[in-house]
Amino acid sequence: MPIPTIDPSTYAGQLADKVSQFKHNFAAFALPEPEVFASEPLHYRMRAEFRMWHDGERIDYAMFDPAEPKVPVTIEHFPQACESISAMMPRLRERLQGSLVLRHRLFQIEFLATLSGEMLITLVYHRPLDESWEPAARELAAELGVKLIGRSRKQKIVLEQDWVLESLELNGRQLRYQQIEGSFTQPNAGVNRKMLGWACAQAASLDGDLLELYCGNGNFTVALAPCFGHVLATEVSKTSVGAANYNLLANGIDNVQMVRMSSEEISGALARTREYLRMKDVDLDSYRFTTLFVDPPRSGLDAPTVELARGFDRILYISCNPLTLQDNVAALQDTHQISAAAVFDQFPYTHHLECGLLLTRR
Ligand SMILES: C[S@@+](CC[C@H](N)C(=O)[O-])C[C@H]1O[C@@H](n2cnc3c(N)ncnc32)[C@H](O)[C@@H]1O
Repeated sequence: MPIPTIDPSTYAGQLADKVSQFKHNFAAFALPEPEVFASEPLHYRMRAEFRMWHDGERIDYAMFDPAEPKVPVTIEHFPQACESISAMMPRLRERLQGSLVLRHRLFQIEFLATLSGEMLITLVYHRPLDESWEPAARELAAELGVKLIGRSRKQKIVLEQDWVLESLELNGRQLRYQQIEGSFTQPNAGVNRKMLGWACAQAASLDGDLLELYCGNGNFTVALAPCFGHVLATEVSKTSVGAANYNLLANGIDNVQMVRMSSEEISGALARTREYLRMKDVDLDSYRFTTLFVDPPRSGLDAPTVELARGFDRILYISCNPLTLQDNVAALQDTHQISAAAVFDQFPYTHHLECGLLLTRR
């Protein structure tokens, strides 16, 4: 995929093309008219990473076109990045340029920003970080008002903390989310808010208990929990489970049990074919599951998880890959139909499209 170029005048047209492709791909499944949630056409990404290109004394942000992987494309502006990252980029570059200890063998820079105004910057080096790095980095962090991490092979120096706190308004609630460096968070915060709103609107008329798979840091869990009696939420990444537990507490949610489990494991646990120590505090018989919420990686649901899904009256499915979603919907077609659909343009100017379906038992 070449480095995406941004021309906001083409935005509406490129989204219309993606929506029409989506409708075409799902036409065989009696797709209801999808709700379409556009992105901001500029400044929509809360995460960005760049290689640093050294030319003599000079350093520049750079990206590489996979078609020409050895030729750096130096970047002065990156209008995909949110306003705060865009504003920070030249300040940071100039500051690093002026400090040999901070720029020496600097390989990559990663930005993570929030709507709440926090920012975490990770500087990745191709050299061990010695004792001169930390004071210089502390001064930089204080000057720029950011959290800073230094990384090198087998080395991670966290100056303050390795996370930021997001805060966003949803249906009159102010939701708070810990987002940890290096673990999954939705890249387009504006569109993420629209996804949360759509998911809550679908769940408003549902009842019973919810099983959630692939919950990450509890992004949807925190938003959806008040719609259900009880929630069992699962996720495979230990770091994300830690963040999800933090976020349940931070948002005063007390009807969710979190378990670190892969989707493959939870299928076995619910079918009672396997027992897990991690489930020892979970009384599966106490749940009255009616709804399954899934937000899997690009590979979609594996076959055992599709079979698990078949047992639910309602499946609320957020997907970042319409192709694997299509396969999963086809596999469930004999038992479930699409009752509502939405597309969310998380990744403007690329062919990627996030989508949501509510599947209900026939
Ligand atoms: C697309 S992200 C969604 C996370 C979360 N729902 C959100 O909105 O931020 C997919 C999540 O699935 C997790 N994951 C990947 N493979 C998994 C598996 N086999 N079982 C359970 N979780 C998995 C990843 O760690 C990641 O947190």
